[in-house]
Formats: sequence, C-alpha cells, structure tokens
Amino acid sequence: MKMEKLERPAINQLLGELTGWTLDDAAGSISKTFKFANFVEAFGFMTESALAAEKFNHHPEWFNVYSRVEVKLNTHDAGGLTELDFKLAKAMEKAAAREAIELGD
Ligand SMILES: C[C@H](O)[C@H](O)[C@H]1CNC2=NC(N)=NC(=O)C2=N1
Repeated sequence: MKMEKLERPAINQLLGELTGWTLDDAAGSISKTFKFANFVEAFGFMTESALAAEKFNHHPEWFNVYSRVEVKLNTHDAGGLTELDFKLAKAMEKAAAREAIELGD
C-alpha cells in the first residue's frame, strides 16, 4: 500500500467513490458521522472497524456517544491523506452497512 500523500485530484476521485464523507482540506483529513439505532449497533460497527484498522495498521480518530460515531481519518505519518485512509473508509462503510440500521449522517 502506497503511503504517499495524495494530491487534490486523486483525493477528489477517491472521495467520489464514498458516500457522506467530508474533506477538511486544511486539516488534510476526511470525516463522517455515522448514526445507528442504538449503542450496540454503534459498537458493533466500531468493533468491525477496529479489526480492519489493525489489519491495515491504519487507525481512526473517532468519538462515540451512544448511537453516534464521529470518524476522522488521516495519515499522520504522511501529514495528510493517503490511499490507506480511503481503504479504511471503505471498510468502515461496509461495517456500517452490516449493522441492522444505519440512520445516515
Ligand atoms: C508505527 C505505526 O505503524 C504507525 O504509527 C501507523 C499506525 N497507525 C496509523 N494510523 C493512521 N491513521 N495514520 C498513521 O500514520 C498510522 N501510522
């Protein structure tokens, strides 16, 4: 997996393959707030995402209250976004889809 910091055209292309993620250009990160039906579903999502994160050796910055999980992804080693962030974002999308109900942003 490449660890080069991505430039804006590549970021826009990869962002287009995701749903509901926001680019913070200044911070060099992407964010999404996942909302579930309850804490168990939110935590199921976090558990599955954590396993993906370990597999990729790429870890999210996130904040959970009850059924809401706010996620921010960037590559601190590269000082911005890399393909790893988008790989993890896709894995998190899959993990969210596997929970019974994802209420959206
Ligand atoms: C030493 C260790 O492999 C690195 O610090 C990894 C771990 N997980 C990571 N996670 C994220 N999000 N960014 C990184 O740069 C990163 N680096």
